[in-house]
Amino acid sequence: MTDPISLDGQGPVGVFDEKRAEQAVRELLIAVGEDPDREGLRETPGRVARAYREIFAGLWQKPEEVLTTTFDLGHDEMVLVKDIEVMSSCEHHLVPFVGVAHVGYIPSNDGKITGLSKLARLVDVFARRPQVQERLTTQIADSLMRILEPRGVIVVVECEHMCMTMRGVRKPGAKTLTSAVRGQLRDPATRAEAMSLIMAR
Ligand SMILES: Nc1nc2c(ncn2[C@@H]2O[C@H](COP(=O)(O)OP(=O)(O)OP(=O)(O)O)[C@@H](O)[C@H]2O)c(=O)[nH]1
Ligand SMILES: [Zn+2]
Repeated sequence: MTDPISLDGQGPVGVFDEKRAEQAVRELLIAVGEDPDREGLRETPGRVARAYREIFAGLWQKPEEVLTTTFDLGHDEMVLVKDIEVMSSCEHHLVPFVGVAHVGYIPSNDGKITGLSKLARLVDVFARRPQVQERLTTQIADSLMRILEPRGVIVVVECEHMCMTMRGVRKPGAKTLTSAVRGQLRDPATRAEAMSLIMAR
């Protein structure tokens, strides 16, 4: 495991303390009026702690680690991967928000291209953290710009937030769309072409 990194990837914020997470879940069960020592719940604090280790694994990953493979294909037109599954956690309520991300870029002049799966891995690095959808979207776009040095990037994320579905306002089906556009993709014609490809079903 690499060093833990902060939300902006700039420095350490701490380490995953499984014992502490387990104790906290036990306390939470007591706080809601449950008996953490009853048969069905005895193993739950440990399970939840291990689940959080997995759900927040992105806190210990850097985007540079997944964007390692690059090819020089000389392809200088847009590359777009659509409908990449997003499973993240809302940092306000610690419940899931789920949906899809569409990630596209126009390669650098020397045609530096990454593997298609690496774009999906990049989404996971930032999704597996306590997040808000806006920051998830800009982190994907900014890390692609920084590491791949493409001429442009577009990232569109569409998610349903369980904090709006299972509690609070209770509006199942409401979708939030966020976008981040960088470089040449800010040009209206190029951006419109990308958006029409993204929105085509
Ligand atoms: N902008 C943004 N807001 C989010 C995201 N996830 C959750 N939220 C919102 O964060 C807000 C938190 O509002 P608060 O008033 O502090 O919390 P709350 O009382 O639980 O709010 P309600 O959800 O309206 O009941 C809510 O409006 C959520 O819908 C996100 O990814 N981006
Ligand atoms: Zn929420």
